[in-house]
Amino acid sequence: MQTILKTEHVNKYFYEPQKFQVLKDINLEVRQGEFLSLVGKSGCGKSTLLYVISTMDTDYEGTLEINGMQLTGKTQNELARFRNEHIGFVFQFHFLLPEFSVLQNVMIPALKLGKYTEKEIEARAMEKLKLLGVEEHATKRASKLSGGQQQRVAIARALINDPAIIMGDEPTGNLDSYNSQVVFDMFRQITSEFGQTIITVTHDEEFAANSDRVVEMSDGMIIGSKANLRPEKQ
Ligand SMILES: Nc1ncnc2c1ncn2[C@@H]1O[C@H](COP(=O)(O)OP(=O)(O)OP(=O)(O)O)[C@@H](O)[C@H]1O
Repeated sequence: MQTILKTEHVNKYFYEPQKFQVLKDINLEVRQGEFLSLVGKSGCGKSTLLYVISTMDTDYEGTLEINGMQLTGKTQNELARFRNEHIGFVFQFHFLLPEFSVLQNVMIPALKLGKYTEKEIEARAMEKLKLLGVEEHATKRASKLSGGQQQRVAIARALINDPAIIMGDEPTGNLDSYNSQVVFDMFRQITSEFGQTIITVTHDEEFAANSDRVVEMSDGMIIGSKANLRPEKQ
């Protein structure tokens, strides 16, 4: 499988309250279709790394390449457009706009992209909601849904532009075990069936143990990378 994301010698510093190095020589290579969990003790730098590789944080040394495109040094506008098209985000809290309908929430990243007509976007959004099993709630206000349903809507939104990579920051952190399993199963399907890549920061040990690869961080460094054995598909 081809490399979808690569960092070389990424270092990052924070300067408040005093200077310290939060990322230390991060060399990470992720293959297309991989389901990767980023783990490590609280404060070791996982979220900071996720923000760098998602292009949201540009204040680092070293290089970042996604989908063959060198992203270090691009302007904020170029990066915002790149992100919207190539990366989907799922956070611990769904960040849906509560007063907007479920359908509108899912449509937003595609409306911003400006690649499809509104009718096409609506059809795509309904397709994603169906995939997540929440299409019957399409016209409801997002705030009317349960936490688990809202997280599924957030995943539908992350998928709307068919991004190459879905990045998650504790996507099951706020969910019960049933809904965590739903999110996990969806990520598994996204990687196995659609060949998209998942990179997610997680404290959920079961979630990590069932993903394809666990990358462990400690004190700003990658200290381990372990492939999880999975039975071959029948
Ligand atoms: N904006 C900031 N300025 C200064 N220090 C920061 C900033 N953001 C994070 N830190 C510090 O950087 C370190 C790494 O934080 P980060 O959030 O990346 O860790 P993490 O591994 O994701 O932790 P958690 O699992 O608790 O989310 C921590 O010591 C944190 O306090």
